[in-house]
Amino acid sequence: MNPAPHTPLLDRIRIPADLKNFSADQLKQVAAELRAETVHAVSQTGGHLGASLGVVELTVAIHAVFDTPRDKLIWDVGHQAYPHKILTGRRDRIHTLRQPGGLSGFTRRSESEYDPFGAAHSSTSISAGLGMAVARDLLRPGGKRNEQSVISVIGDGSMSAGMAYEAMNNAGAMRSRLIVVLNDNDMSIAPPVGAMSAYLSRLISSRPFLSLREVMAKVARRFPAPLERVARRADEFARGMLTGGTLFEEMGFYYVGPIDGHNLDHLLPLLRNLRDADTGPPVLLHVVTQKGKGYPPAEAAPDKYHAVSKFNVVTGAQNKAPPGPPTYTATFAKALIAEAEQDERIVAVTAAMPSGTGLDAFGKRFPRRTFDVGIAEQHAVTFAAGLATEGIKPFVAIYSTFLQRAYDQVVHDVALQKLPVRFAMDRAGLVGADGATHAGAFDIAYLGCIPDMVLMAPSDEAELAHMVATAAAFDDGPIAFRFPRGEGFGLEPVPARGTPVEIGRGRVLREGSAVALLSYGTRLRECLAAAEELAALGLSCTVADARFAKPLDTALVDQLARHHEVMVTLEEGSVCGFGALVMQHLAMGGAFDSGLKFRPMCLPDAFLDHDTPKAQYETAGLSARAIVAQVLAAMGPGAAAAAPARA
Ligand SMILES: Cc1ncc(C[n+]2csc(CCOP(=O)(O)OP(=O)(O)O)c2C)c(N)n1
Ligand SMILES: CC(=O)[C@@H](O)[C@H](O)COP(=O)(O)O
Ligand SMILES: [Mg+2]
Repeated sequence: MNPAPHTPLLDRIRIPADLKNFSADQLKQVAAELRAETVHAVSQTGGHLGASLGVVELTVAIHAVFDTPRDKLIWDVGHQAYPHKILTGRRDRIHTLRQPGGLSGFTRRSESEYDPFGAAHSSTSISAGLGMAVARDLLRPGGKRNEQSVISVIGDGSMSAGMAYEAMNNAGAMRSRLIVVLNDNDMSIAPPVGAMSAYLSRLISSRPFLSLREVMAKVARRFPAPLERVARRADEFARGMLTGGTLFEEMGFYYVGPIDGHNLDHLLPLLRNLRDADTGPPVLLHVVTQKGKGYPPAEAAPDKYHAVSKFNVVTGAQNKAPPGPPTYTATFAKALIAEAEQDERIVAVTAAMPSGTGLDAFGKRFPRRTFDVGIAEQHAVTFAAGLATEGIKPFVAIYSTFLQRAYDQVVHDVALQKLPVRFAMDRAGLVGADGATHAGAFDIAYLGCIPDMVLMAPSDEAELAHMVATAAAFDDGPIAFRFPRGEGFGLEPVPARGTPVEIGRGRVLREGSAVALLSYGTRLRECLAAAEELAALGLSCTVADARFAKPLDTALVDQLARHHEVMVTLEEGSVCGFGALVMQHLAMGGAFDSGLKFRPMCLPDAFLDHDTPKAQYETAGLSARAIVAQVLAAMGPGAAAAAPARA
C-alpha cells in the first residue's frame, strides 16, 4: 500500500472556487500536492495517469481563474480529468476511479455539475464547446459575452480527427467567444503521426515560448478595441512575414502561444485576460506540456504511462497479472502476419491505436504495409476503400466502439461499392473498466443491417486465426470479424496459419433434442457449460457455433428450429443484433407459427457501467447460469422435473 501524500493546501479545497483564495505561490504548491494525490490515487486503481499528470498546472490555473461550473470546462476524451475530479468535489471518491460502482475514468454529466459534457471518444470538445457558447449568446441576447466562458481542452492527438477541424471551421466563421486550449504534449497513445503533428512541432520549434511580457502584450493588443483591429492586422501581417501566420489564425482563431503549460506564472495572468475579454474571435491557446510530467517513472516510459495498472509509487513497478494465454489481439496480429507473409497485397490500417490493435507487431514486420492514420476512423475506412479499388487487401483494425464514428464510410464508401475491405473489430462486447463509452456493443446491429456485409465472430483464438484467413481469402466485398478484449481461453492450440472457413456455414458442437443453444462469438463456452447443467437436469441440448451473423447459416438455423422445443441465441452484442437476424429469418419461414419457443439473449437495452467484464456479463445476464434459467423459464413450470420425459 502506497502511503498517502501530505497535502495541507489541497485539504483546504472543497470546491474549485476555494482556489481563488490562494496566491500564485500557493497555487504552485496546490499543483504539486494535486500531482502527488493523482499519482497516489491511480497507484491504487490503475487508469490513465500520463495525460492527467500533464495537465495538473492547467487544471489548477483554469479552476483558479474561471468560475466553474458556471463557466463551462470541457475536457476532450476526458482521460486527463483525474486532477479535475479531485478539485471538483470528488476527492473523497477518487480511490474508486474505474472500480465497480465508483467514479468513471472519463468526464460524465451524471457524475458532476463540473462535467458539462461527457466524453471518452476523442475530438468532440470544440463542437460541444461551440454549441454551449452559441447557446449562451442565444439565451442572453445583449448580455456581455464574458459573463460566461466556455473552455475546451483538446490534446494534440485528438486534434488529428476530422471533427476537430469541422468544429474549428465552424467556430472560426461564427466568431463566437470560445477558448480552445490545445494541450500539446507531442503524444497520442503512441507517438503522434501526421502532418498536423509535424506542423505543431514546427510551430513550437520556430517560436520559442513567449515570455510573460510578450504574452500579455499580445493579448492586450488584441482585446478589445475595434479601432485597434487595423493595427493588429498590420502587426499580424508583419509577424506573418517573419514567421508565417498560423493555420489557426487562417481559420479565424486568435492564436496565442506557444506557452509553457506547466508555468503557472504565465498561465494565470494569461487566462485572466482571456476570461475578461468581451470581444473577439475564438481563441486558440497553444500550451506545451509533458505527458507524465512530474512523476519520473512516467516521464521515462515510452508511452508516458498513458494507461497503467496499479503500481508501486516508489519504483513505478506496475502490478501485472501473471502471464496467461495470449490475448485475442495478439492472436489476431500473429494470424495477420502469417497471411501477409503469403500475400504481399495485404496491408493494415490503424487509427492511432497501433499497440491496442496489435498492429505494432505487424508494423515491425511490415513497416511499409502498415498505416497509422491518426485518430481518424472515418478517413481510415475510406482510405482502405481506396486501397481496395486498386487490388490492395486492407485490414482495418479498429475497436468496435470507435468504428461507430465511421458508419457512413462503411455504408457508402465500402459496402455500397462492394469493396473488399476487411474489418478487424477488437474490443467487441463488454470491456470492463472503461465502461459504457468503450463497450463494443453495437457493431452486430449496425453492420448487420447493411446489405452485402459478411459478419463473423470467432468462438475462440483458433477460430480467430481461421477467420483472419477467411477474410484474407475473401475478395467479393466487405467482411468483418469481431473479437473481445483480453486473454483468450488458451484451451485449443492456435494454428500457425488459419484455414479459411466456408462463408455462411456454422458448426454443431454437441447434439441434443430438447434445447438448441446457438452462439455467436465467445459465449460458446457459457453455452457448453449451460448444456452440461441442463443435461444434468435431464434436458438434452444441442450447442452450435453460428460463426456467421451474415450470411446466416439458414440451413442450420432451420434445422435447430425444427427439431427443438426451445431455441436460444447468444451474443456479446446489443439488441437488434444476431438474435434479431435469426428471429427475422425464422419469422419469415413461419417457425413461430408452429410453436417454437425462441429466446434471443443479448446485452440489455441499456448502457452498462464499468465493472469487471465477468461481473458485467453477469449483470447482462449472459452467463451459463442465466442461460439455464432462461431455458427453464421458456420450458415452463416443472420443466426440470418433467425433463427426463422430454430428453
Ligand atoms: C474516436 C476515438 N478514437 C480513438 C480513441 C483512443 N484514444 C484515447 S486517448 C487517445 C490519444 C489522445 O491523444 P491526445 O489527445 O494528444 O491526448 P494525450 O493522451 O496525449 O493527453 C486515443 C487515440 C478515442 N478515445 N476516441
Ligand atoms: C482513453 C482511451 O480511449 C484508450 O486509452 C482506451 O482506454 C484504451 O483501451 P484498451 O485498454 O482496451 O486498449
Ligand atoms: Mg497528446
